[in-house]
Amino acid sequence: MRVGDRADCLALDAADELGALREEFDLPQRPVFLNGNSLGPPPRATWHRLSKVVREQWRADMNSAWWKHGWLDLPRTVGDRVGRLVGAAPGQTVVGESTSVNLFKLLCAALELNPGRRTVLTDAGNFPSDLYIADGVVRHVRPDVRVRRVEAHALAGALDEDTAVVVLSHVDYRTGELLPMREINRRAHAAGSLVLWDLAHSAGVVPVGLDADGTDLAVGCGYKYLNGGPGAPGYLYVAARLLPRVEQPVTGWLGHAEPFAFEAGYRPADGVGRLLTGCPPLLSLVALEEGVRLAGNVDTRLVRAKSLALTGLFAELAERAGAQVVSPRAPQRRGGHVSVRHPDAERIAKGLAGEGFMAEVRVPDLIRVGLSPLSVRYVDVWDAAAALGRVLTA
Ligand SMILES: Cc1ncc(COP(=O)(O)O)c(C=O)c1O
Ligand SMILES: Nc1c(O)cccc1C(=O)C[C@H](N)C(=O)O
Repeated sequence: MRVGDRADCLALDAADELGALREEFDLPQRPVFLNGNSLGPPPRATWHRLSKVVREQWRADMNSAWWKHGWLDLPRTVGDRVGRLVGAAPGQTVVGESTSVNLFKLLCAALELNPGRRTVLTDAGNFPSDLYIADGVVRHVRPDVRVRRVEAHALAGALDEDTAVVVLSHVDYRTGELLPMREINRRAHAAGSLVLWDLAHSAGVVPVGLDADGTDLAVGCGYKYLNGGPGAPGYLYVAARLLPRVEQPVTGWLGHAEPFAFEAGYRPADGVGRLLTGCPPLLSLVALEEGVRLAGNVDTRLVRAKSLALTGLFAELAERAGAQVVSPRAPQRRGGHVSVRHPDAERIAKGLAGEGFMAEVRVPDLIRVGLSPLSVRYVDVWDAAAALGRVLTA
């Protein structure tokens, strides 16, 4: 449907098969939050679940709640729930640390899985924490290894016989560009390299098929499109074919084969549990389970279709309003957010906030607009683009 006016957006909202999901979130009428790709909104179920866990489990059973209420299993059971969202069969995904720490673990693991190769290849424009983690692994763990940062378009040509692992974000945190996972996996494997994906901006909004695409390793955030709440633990994925050989450097007791045997020596747990370390942030893990439960109840094809409709509409309306859209217009190359470039991005974002639309600035000159399909309406997009037009001409 071509959108000609605000009434058309209201009609799209009225016909939106996902429209009712907005009520699953505790959202204010204003401001409209267009930064769900930093922190997703709170599902109403989360408050009730947390209240129940605190009162009926923690207060009632204290430490025995780890066993009595299955807390010890949650890193794996919530991991498998996340796995269903990213095309991972059970037993390959666990939840536990931040994305950055999970990236550290899996990058060290990847280097050990691909011995004799000494290069970590990554996008120079990758999320900075991913670049810092890679540099930290070299500086503190593997001084024999080097990190090679290349521009995204030069990555394929940079693959060589010394590439141990390629580290990439599936969706670019600045532009929203979506990379072809299956093709990149294929090319890297042909060169003898592993690939470690960062799904922070794709899981929950873009179709992800880790098993089907032949993915080796992946990490991702729980607090963006999975709506796990601030500080929600991240998740990591290790392909089943790699699990028997995978080892990670943060060998804590909950990754031990028998954590409560309190043995003097470490013995890794069988399977993906060996990627765990210590006690998970239990209350955040419970909150994440509610966010992932909600996301798991929605047809991912409908989520992707609405996401493309919202981002495509905003890009079109923003351009009509005179903005320079930097995100890919081709649907197959676009994730869940749209960025516009402006030399005075801070002023523009402040102006939008003053009109009740919370976007984000990513230096030096991007205003980033995250359009979460479960909570953002078409009319919000129309109103946000209209506000952008007013701010641009103010
Ligand atoms: C692409 C990407 N990777 C990693 C991170 C860092 O995640 P965490 O703060 O959980 O380490 C973020 C956002 O915070 C991100 O956008
Ligand atoms: N994790 C964040 C936080 O704790 C505070 C502010 C922003 C964030 C983010 O997630 C930033 C986000 N990863 C980005 O793509 O810029």
